[in-house]
Amino acid sequence: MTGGTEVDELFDMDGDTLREECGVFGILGHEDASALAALGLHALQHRGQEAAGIVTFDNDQFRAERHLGLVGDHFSDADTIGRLTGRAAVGHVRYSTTGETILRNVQPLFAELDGGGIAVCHNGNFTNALTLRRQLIRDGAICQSTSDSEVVLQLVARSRKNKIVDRFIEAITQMEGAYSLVALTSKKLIGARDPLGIRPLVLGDLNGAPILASETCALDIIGAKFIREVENGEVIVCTSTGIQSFFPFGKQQARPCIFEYIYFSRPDSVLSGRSVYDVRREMGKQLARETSVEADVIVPVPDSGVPAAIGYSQESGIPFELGIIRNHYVGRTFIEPTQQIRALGVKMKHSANRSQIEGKRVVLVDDSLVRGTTSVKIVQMIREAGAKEVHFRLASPPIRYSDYYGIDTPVREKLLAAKYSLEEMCAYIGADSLAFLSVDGMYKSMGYDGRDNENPQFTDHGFTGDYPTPLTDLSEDQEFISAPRLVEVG
Ligand SMILES: O=P(O)(O)OC[C@H]1O[C@H](OP(=O)(O)OP(=O)(O)O)[C@H](O)[C@@H]1O
Ligand SMILES: NC(=O)CC[C@H](N)C(=O)O
Ligand SMILES: [Mg+2]
Repeated sequence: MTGGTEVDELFDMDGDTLREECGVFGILGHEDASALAALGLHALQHRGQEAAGIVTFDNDQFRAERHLGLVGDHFSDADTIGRLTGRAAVGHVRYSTTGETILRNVQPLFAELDGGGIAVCHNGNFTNALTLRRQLIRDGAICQSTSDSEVVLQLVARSRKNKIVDRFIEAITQMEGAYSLVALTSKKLIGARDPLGIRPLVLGDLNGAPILASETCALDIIGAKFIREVENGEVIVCTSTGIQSFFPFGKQQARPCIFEYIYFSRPDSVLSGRSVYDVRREMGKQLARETSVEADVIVPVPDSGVPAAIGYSQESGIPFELGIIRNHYVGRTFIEPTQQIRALGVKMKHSANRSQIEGKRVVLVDDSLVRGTTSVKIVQMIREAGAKEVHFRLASPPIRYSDYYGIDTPVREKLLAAKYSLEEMCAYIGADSLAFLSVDGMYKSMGYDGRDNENPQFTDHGFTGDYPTPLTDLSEDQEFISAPRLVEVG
């Protein structure tokens, strides 16, 4: 199933976008809860650069700080951390997939329920949120945000069940798509992963305090112990007396998102027992086996292309050199909200290291090619630095299909591989040759013989168009979401 412009835009209320993911973090029963949440979010910053927020509970009140911008800009000073009192905290770094980059969409989202408040953090994207939101609004719900994540809160609020966990479960069983959720009530820290486990979520422990986080790197930064992954379809409930698990969807085979390995997750994180770094390096080795070329130097496109370039160099025997220097004050460009900012970002981010390039046949290795913003600029830059030949190699297959699960890939026609053939793409980016890792090669790098087409081990919809959940909102008309909405101007 694929989406054209109109349906794609249903998920993209800002217009053009291709951004990343969000990061979630939660901790219960630690005196430094807010400081630890801030550190955890800092480690998860690569998953979302638009906004950050923390909500704590101090046995009396919930306390919230939510800001547009980076974690370091808003959660580094003792005053802020001091205001976020309490032994329980949840936090979020956002990269928007549904709903604009405005303060009222910044998470954790919060609702006052009859039994007390609940704060919710969401990584992923619901594929029926617009459909449900329309029904809710017609039933009288007053939505405070334009984010898909708010629908969960609205459904929890409407549930007639008595216990908060039952209300939460009733809410998520109505949702489709991808979600790793972390929620905080006055007594509980709740985590949930969608039935296929599309987005990651891990459980850790710091001196008896349970922690939920998107990636293991958020545990490492605070010296917490990794306990296990939250399973696909699992609802995990942490209280002061222990941890309980529920499987409201029954058990089924997981299909985590393969793009977490390729780009999203930090290389020092471990996902389903695999080091992200090792997988990326293996992908680079496999890429070298599949797409070898005579050259003098292998140059990575920093940051995410580095491990694959190391693998390519190790397998091909061609020396690895840092022929591109990365400016550390520019973040990830793929996840910036507009094309203009992305293009400027790429320009500011990378500079050619002429001494390693001049007169050489260069192989550039990057992890993925999406719109081509990075590759066009990099190829030109490497040529201007005097390269004799420029060969571009991608450690993942061509991305031909949009993502609706928390990676904000653009409408299909902005995906280079959706509109151009390999030769056309090569001409567009101005390289002497261009080649991608094969789909089976990607699975080989993960330790399989290839893709199991009957029962795919991962969701790889961006490469194959095989979407593992219903995409209900694609059948909605646009009238509803194009109705006038509040724009905050100050
Ligand atoms: O074809 P494009 O539209 O340019 O998108 C692909 C590029 O975007 C990502 O880099 P990004 O700068 O986001 O992050 P990184 O520093 O982790 O590589 C990715 O690693 C590619 O380099
Ligand atoms: N990237 C994400 O995981 C986004 C979470 C949520 N869909 C939002 O737009 O805020
Ligand atoms: Mg990159």
